[in-house]
Amino acid sequence: MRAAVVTFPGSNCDRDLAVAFEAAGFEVHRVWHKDTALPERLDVIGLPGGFSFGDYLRCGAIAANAPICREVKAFAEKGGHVLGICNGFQILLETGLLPGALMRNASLHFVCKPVGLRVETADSAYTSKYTAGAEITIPIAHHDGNYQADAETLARLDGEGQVAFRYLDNPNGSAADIAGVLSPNRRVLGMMPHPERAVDPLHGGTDGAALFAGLTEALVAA
Ligand SMILES: NC(=O)CC[C@H](N)C(=O)O
Repeated sequence: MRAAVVTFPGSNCDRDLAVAFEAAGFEVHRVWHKDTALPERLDVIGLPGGFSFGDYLRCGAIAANAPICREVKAFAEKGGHVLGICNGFQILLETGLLPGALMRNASLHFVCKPVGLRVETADSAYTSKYTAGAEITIPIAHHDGNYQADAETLARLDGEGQVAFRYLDNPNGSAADIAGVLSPNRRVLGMMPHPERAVDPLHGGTDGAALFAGLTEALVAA
């Protein structure tokens, strides 16, 4: 299994994401934002958390226009798996691969703490090792995690089972408590919480490990 992890200027979770992929059995290839080609035969691309380009303009807006993102978009449009975490989720929204926007937290404060999530669907490579309805704890760390979309989009996400995770106790004002969303083909996942920060007992919790394990299992079976 081959994973790429993209680094932008200001990424700070790229190594953590690479370590989580490796722990789940992936061979990880690090990719720089200026690269114009992806490694061959990739199974998944990870867009990590952080503060790409200092969060200028809007979080993720400059990164989404980096040369490598043309390739990430093409990979996703051909049916590839792409996982965007926190700033990576913000970048996915800015590329248009996922719908909606992430606005400033309702509190206007940076929020950094473990939060409770409900797994809303087990129907994706990322969530297949969880049971729908399971409650898990994963850390968040962001100032722009307030997910918003128009009513029609929210109804569609709900109706199509594209909401992957919901907050149990909404920390940022997100519409419908949404913490993570899937693309229509269920292969692109964007989420604000950081599963890569919950894969080792030393992290204080391991509830994120099943996400990476599920992905490995699904990709091996594919
Ligand atoms: N941890 C992160 O990826 C932070 C995301 C983003 N820059 C924010 O603060 O909202």
